[in-house]
Amino acid sequence: MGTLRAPLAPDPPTDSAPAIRIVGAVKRYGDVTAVDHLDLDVPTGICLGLLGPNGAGKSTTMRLLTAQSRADEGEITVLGLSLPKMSKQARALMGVVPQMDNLDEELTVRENLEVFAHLYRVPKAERRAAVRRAVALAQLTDRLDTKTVKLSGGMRRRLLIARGLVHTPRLVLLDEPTVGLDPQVRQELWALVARLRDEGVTTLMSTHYIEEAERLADECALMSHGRVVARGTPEKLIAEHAGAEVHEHYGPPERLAGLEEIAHEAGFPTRRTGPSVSVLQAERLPAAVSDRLGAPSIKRPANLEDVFVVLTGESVE
Ligand SMILES: Nc1ncnc2c1ncn2[C@@H]1O[C@H](COP(=O)(O)OP(=O)(O)OP(=O)(O)O)[C@@H](O)[C@H]1O
Repeated sequence: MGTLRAPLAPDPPTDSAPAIRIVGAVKRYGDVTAVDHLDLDVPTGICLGLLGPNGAGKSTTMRLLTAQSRADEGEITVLGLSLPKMSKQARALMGVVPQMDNLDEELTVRENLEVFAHLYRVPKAERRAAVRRAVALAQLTDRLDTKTVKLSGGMRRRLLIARGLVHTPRLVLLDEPTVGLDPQVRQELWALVARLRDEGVTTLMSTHYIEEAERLADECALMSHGRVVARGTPEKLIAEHAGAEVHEHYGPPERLAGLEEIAHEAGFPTRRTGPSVSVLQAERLPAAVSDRLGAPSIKRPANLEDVFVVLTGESVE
């Protein structure tokens, strides 16, 4: 397996300096405020999951960090470099993996990586090794001379990630890395992102897949309407907002409305999904309330989706 730490990589920032610092960022598109006074710190060396439904402002946040977009207000610092003034220097130190596949189809895997190694100014003498390292990390070594057009969807996505890593960046931005991929390919990519984290690369990963965030992220920032509404390890967020256990009750709408009323009166948050009502923090239900609710159809552990719904009234996926 390749290592991401190149001999000539610049010194990492001191532990106290976050890899990303966003303070009060605002980005408007006409009447739409895509990012609304956003504050976000990403400490060095962690994988932070930016979790939210479509339209929450995740991609806009990514574009602000790559200086493809300019904030209307606020301050953004990446690896100690202030944007947009130092965006060129910052971009040279970060790896960006876009949501859209924009690989050059006519080029081989090796050529795609070489072009980017050149663009990222990897010294000529080191380019070969850089390509080998990135391709090994993405487990595409045996495809080095395959044309991109011949690769499967999962391989293309791995190549896209390898391309973002070819200059051994200290910070990687992954925008919805597995969107639209089938579950098996998603698993492969999760393994790749986990390897990145093991290498100590700081990763900011946007996603609207709960499982992706729960599996990969050391910490999650839950984003809604352009802001972070909660932040912490998945375990902490779940324990604080959704409790340990969820009781799901199925039934006709009138019965579900009655159950919601009982739960709310007793101070328990609920979540409605189609034909069911989920009562959160159910491990704390007093016997009297439990009796009134009746036996649940399903008891399950709480998850980040429950947290999101409780905090925003929206669903992530
Ligand atoms: N270039 C643009 N012009 C106009 N509106 C935009 C533009 N980019 C984003 N928006 C709007 O800003 C809001 C946030 O969009 P953004 O793409 O950042 O959300 P997201 O969380 O990344 O969702 P998705 O996963 O769908 O990309 C949305 O209402 C979107 O329609």
